[in-house]
Amino acid sequence: MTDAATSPFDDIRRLITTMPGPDEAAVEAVRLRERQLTKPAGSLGRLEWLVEWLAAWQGKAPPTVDRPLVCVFAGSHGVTAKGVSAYPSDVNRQMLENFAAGGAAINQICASLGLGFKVFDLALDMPTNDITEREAMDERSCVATMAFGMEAIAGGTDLLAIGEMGIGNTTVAAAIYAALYGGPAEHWVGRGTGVDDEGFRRKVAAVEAAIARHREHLNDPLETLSRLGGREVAAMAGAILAARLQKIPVVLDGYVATAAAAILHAIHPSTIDHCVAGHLSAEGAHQDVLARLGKIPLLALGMRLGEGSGAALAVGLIKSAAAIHRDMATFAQAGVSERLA
Ligand SMILES: Cc1cc2ncn([C@H]3O[C@H](COP(=O)(O)O)[C@@H](O)[C@H]3O)c2cc1C
Ligand SMILES: O=C(O)c1cccnc1
Repeated sequence: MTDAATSPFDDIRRLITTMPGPDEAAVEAVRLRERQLTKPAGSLGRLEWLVEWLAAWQGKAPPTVDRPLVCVFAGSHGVTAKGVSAYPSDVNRQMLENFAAGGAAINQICASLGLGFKVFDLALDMPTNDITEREAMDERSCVATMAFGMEAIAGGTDLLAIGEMGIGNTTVAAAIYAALYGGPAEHWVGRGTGVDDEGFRRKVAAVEAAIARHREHLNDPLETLSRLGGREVAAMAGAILAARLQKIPVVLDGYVATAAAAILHAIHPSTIDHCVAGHLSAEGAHQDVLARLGKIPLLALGMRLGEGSGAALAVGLIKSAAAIHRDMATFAQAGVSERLA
């Protein structure tokens, strides 16, 4: 047990109390311009809402998507010893090399949409402990990993997409959701990289064992994070918080990235108001999670890749929404007749 008065998580909790709210004046300025653009009012549907959201959290009008950045955090997981993935953990390191060589799906998405791309190795050669037996990491290393995630966006960006690489991490995400929301493990477990029925049963058993093992310590969301992991989830949570403080809106990727947001949401729902859900993962329980977070995904393409791929594709959409808003002509500029009444 950690003494609540001296918990390593205190700095994180303090930080959360200092987070800025939305910039209402920027939202008003966006609405004013929106009404003057050469299109029927409201005709761009959720794209119009997206521009308001960007302005609210960037604190400026018109908002920009000039330096979008995709950050992928990579971690390795002791729970893979329980046979929870269709692929070996070696894939983590190999995929980092593939990212560096430009051979992964996310490389091509970023190249085709003009997005910056950074990958962060979170001690890949040092897996977290098997969560069915021990805590994934201790609280100090959890906080240090969150701090690393905060630093990751120091280079600057105006729209951040977060994603991950970590064989076994759909099991970790399922365990986090089971801890936060309760209910049977089967509800939260999906096929991940494509496990067969036996693999699915091993995932369910691993989530059940992890919840049973840590049951006494799952009331506090940050303790849940350190108990269940993984490092990439902790780093993504840090990146989400740092983005808020630096007025950078965030696009969440799929089932695993959303677990980082769910931890923060459980501390206080407003913590993730600057985040949108990039897409709906094919991992079945993602829909339930997003509903609990009050997020409507921008895309639903049946994707279940990770690597920030769904978030990155959604950034393309948001980039278009910002360009439309900033660069369209007004009725007055184009000499187009306005609405009759
Ligand atoms: C080649 C390859 C590339 C990937 N890129 C992302 N993932 C995705 O799959 C993993 C999670 O699924 P599970 O829990 O079933 O292991 C994570 O690494 C995730 O990012 C990949 C997986 C593989 C095999
Ligand atoms: O939605 C995700 O994040 C996901 C799904 C399957 C495998 N890896 C990641």
